[in-house]
Amino acid sequence: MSDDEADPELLEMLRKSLGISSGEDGLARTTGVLEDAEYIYNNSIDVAIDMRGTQAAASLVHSQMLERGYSTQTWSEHELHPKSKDERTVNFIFTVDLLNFSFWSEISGDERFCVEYRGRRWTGYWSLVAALQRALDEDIPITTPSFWIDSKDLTQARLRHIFRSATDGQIPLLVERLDCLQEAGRVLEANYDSSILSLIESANKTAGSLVNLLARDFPCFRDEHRFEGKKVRFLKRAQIFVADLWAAFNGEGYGEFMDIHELTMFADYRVPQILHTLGVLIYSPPLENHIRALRLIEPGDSREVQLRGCSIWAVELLRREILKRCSDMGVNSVLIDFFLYDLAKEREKEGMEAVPHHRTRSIWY
Ligand SMILES: Nc1nc2c(c(CN[C@H]3C=C[C@H](O)[C@@H]3O)cn2[C@@H]2O[C@H](COP(=O)(O)O)[C@@H](O)[C@H]2O)c(=O)[nH]1
Repeated sequence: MSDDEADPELLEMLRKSLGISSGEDGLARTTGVLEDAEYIYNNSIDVAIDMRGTQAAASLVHSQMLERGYSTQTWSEHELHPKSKDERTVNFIFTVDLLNFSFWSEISGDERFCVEYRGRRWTGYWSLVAALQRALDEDIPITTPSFWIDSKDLTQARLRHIFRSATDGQIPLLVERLDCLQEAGRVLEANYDSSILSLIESANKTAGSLVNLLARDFPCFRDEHRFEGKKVRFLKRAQIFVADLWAAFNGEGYGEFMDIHELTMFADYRVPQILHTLGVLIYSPPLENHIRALRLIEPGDSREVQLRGCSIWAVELLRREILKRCSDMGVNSVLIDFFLYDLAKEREKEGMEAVPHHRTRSIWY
């Protein structure tokens, strides 16, 4: 038995002693992501957290979120996000977060991949949302799981059409995106009557259980890696799926989760960049030179794991600093993360990127 497969009885005893109860389906209610992030932070040499920078950033983030009235409502206020509080929005969010990865481009400027929709050109995450909305407008059922597994319907050529660019650029990892859709469609058909609602209902309104269930049943959500010989979990797209549901439904109906505070920051490539810009994250000189030279970092490289793990831990420290300033328990890592992503995009739009984001090509984020 490898060291990863601890004795189930020992695990259950540990869970009970730590107050981590499992659901009746044996699913733990906590994900272990935050603990893994702290472990990575305590063993990182290329990435560190500046405590003074974190305190200064906490003041800025807290005042800005208050000033903007940042809340779950903000999610639906984004022009391209769906507004209906029904199954269509659930299916839309699941499809987005199946494919919510790796939009960055080696091609800079106007020639990069972008989607033309509603008279505008959308890049990055918004290119994904725009492409899906455009497909639905064209009566392509791209958010319907049964459509994903019928190879006559969803071919590579059809998906390339759905993600057609207004430039010669192409969406990165198109084949991997098709694989994610087909795999998820098969798992949903086999275990959940092809229904994403059934998937959500089996987590009994527990965010931690839903994240664990996605990681257990869907390999393309299983964002787990090795660091210093230890398995570590980030589960970024599984977590942001639950977070997007919670925000889109304002914590009610399909978005009702009793433990949304269980979710951590979503370890992507945009939020680490703004955390560095705000003086929260510090990179070693070799790593900073590597990132500024726009050089690739391979998936699973220790520096990539440090960037992702330290970002999760940094947002946890930010959250604790903010709570010292206000007892408003409404401020959780999800809203702080969403705010940081939106702030990063504002800075990018204003041409104020102090440091590039790191460049790792993978399906995990
Ligand atoms: N940690 C975190 N990562 C996020 C988001 C979002 C969008 N969330 C929307 C929903 C609510 C918020 O208010 C946002 O409006 C995308 N990403 C990730 O960033 C990368 C895309 O970057 P770029 O190519 O520049 O668009 C890619 O890895 C993608 O997975 C977030 O919120 N948090």
